[in-house]
Amino acid sequence: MLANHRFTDLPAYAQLQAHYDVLKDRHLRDLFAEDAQRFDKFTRRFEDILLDFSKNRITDETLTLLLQLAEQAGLTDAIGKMFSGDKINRTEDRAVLHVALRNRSNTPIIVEGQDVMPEVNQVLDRMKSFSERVRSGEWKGYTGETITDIVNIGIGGSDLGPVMVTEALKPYAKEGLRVHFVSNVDGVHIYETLQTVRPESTLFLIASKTFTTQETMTNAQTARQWFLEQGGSEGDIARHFAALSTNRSAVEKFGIDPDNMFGFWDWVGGRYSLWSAIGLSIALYIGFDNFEELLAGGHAMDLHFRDTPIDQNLPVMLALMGIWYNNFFGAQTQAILPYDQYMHRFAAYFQQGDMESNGKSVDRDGRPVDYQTGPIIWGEPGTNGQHAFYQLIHQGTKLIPCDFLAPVLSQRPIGEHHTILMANFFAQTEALMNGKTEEEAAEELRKSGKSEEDVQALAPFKMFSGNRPTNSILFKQLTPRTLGSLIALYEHKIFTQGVIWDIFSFDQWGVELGKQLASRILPELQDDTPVSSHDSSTNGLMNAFKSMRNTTA
Ligand SMILES: O=P(O)(O)OC[C@H]1O[C@](O)(CO)[C@@H](O)[C@@H]1O
Repeated sequence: MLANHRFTDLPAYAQLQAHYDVLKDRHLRDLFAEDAQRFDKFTRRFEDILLDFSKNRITDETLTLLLQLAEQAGLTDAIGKMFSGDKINRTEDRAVLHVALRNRSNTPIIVEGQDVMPEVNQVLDRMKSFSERVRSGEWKGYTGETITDIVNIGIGGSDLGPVMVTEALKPYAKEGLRVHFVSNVDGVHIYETLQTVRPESTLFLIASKTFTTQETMTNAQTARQWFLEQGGSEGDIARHFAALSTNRSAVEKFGIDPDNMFGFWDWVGGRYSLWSAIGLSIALYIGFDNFEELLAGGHAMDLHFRDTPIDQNLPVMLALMGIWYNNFFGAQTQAILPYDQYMHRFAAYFQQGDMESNGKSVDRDGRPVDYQTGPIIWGEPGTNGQHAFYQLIHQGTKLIPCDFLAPVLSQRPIGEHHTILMANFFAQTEALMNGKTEEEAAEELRKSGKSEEDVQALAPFKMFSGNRPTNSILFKQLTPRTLGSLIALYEHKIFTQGVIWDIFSFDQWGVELGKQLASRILPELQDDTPVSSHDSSTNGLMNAFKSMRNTTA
């Protein structure tokens, strides 16, 4: 059991509060001017990944206090407990062992007296042989055609991870093999996908940890029906449907051959499951060797996180920077801005990873917290974001800590594209840090020939306050290994923050209420009887919906 604490009672919390009062008015420009060693001091490296957190509003003292905060919250002990299979997901009475899924060292990890590694390896072996058979063309569809299209049907953690990784690792994909993802229960999603595939050459992966999720089951049934209507028979389903799940009986009930079921375990959280059988679409798309590289990258980061002193530890540094802004500067959000188009779903992936994990408002004793927990995560790839929302980051009233991520080498080195992209990457963090004073803005206007009256009128609009914090994460290239490490880096950042905030990061009760109400409302929508069992707004909306659906558009 982890010893619980009140975050705001930790001795370092009060010290940080006092320190914040002093530091909050200091400008990053001055902090850089005062300390020539800042970059060296505030960068950490792991393999091909460099984390520069020097453009944060911190000093040596800030870091010392934040590290003390982590220690006082029992971080080292908590890390040990996660890795050793303790049931740290207490409200669901489960261990949290995504690290076991990528444990390439194969050291035993014991849950309830049993080493989980043999089972993990067995599923990986089955994924390997299945993906190799499909990719080589040995696995045939019902007319003898090879598989050209994989359709993964899943939602949340059974979708976002595979989507993000298959997009990020597109350069490693097998030519001629396409992968599609259907998640939304909106029929539009499956309709549009089915328009682009043929039953004879399509393999459906029904990805659901529970195999009860309404959206996924509805889409899976529609896919099954489509397959049968398009010429496939019941007997052909085994060649075209596989299940990725922990729920064997539900899979069998759906009619999927148990030989085509790839299992995992309740100690794998949905949003941490891309490393499990849920990653089958990834293995099919980029090949099992590359999938193993992804696991190896995750594992390498796990060992770094577990074994490196916390002051040298990349996930811990990211977590502490986040806590500094979230809990002392009052920042509400955290932007993730990859300067790599292949990473265009990275922020969306960590929206679930972070917000479903740390979007909590009671501590581990069930008491309401009186401090901020998980931030709102958002972001888009650079440079698109620059032309959309960076205005607010630069000149708006809100403090938005940003993570900038970029590869040194592009996967597609075309002309000057990557150099131009990187010029923007470096320019943005420098601009956010330095800003531009009103005098500098005025001087520029004078040089451009403006009258003194115009200079005075325009300068306030053209100045930038700066002092806006960023992390820069520079990595050599977006390989499967590096991507695995980057994902694990953020996973462990989330874990670290959860420990410090004394919340449970691995349950997600907050998604249940909406699900409950939706199943109560569904039968009420199935006929035209007026509804009166809800509040006046919900009744009014449902009745308007019922009456409008009966009138022609
Ligand atoms: O894999 P399943 O069981 O279909 O669940 C899908 C998703 O639903 C949630 O339980 C809630 O959104 C997520 O945690 C999970 O990733």
